[in-house]
Amino acid sequence: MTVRTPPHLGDSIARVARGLYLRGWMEGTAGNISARLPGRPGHALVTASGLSKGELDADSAVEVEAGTGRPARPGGPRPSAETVIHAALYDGVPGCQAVVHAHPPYATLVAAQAARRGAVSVSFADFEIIKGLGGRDPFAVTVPVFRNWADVPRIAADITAFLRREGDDAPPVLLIAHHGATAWGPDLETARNRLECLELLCRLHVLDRPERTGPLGPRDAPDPLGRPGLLHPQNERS
Ligand SMILES: CSCCC(=O)C(=O)COP(=O)(O)O
Ligand SMILES: [Zn+2]
Repeated sequence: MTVRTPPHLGDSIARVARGLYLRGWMEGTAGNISARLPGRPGHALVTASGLSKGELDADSAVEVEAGTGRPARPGGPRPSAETVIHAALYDGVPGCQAVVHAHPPYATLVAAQAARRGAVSVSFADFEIIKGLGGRDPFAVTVPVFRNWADVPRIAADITAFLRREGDDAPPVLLIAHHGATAWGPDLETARNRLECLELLCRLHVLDRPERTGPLGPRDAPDPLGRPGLLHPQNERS
């Protein structure tokens, strides 16, 4: 029996991928997107591996078991090499319906810098865009940074352990050092928006850096009256 997947879901995935590709966040086949299949409990569509994410169409996604990432049917295109990360999120986050992974430049840079410092998370505070992540605290968020193991299932295992530890406190976004960022949510658009919010946060974080820690520039000079800075102390830790 031939099982037809709803064409609109493949279209939606292709549309979101094209938008992120055009922003330069899915260069050279980078990135992958998945969403649970309506009417097929426990199953999801995920982008096929190795394709240019700017040129996907409705048939460029592969049906997999959401909780394991195993292809639903033998043969056909290979699902994303990072499907197991999507599976960790479907399995570990109640209500997760869609996952978007890309290589946005600022998020990738901030994750790399954190890893070089030996940090396992980056904290952001005060920026209005934090509200866009939909987390518990609208003014502060700590985003985990995972090691970019060559063995992708090892990244997924680290994410699973983190989700078990943090439970409802886990934010709906994560960073992978020297690699990129992943966001998830109750639908594809929300996951995409959260990724955009994370990339803006990381961009602001990088732009803000000279004021926080750099040795150069007049704004780094101590206030002659000894007044404390305006920035949230959490920013100083990341
Ligand atoms: C050139 S990108 C390397 C693989 C990667 O990180 C990625 O996001 C895309 O992998 P996929 O198998 O989903 O095409
Ligand atoms: Zn990737």
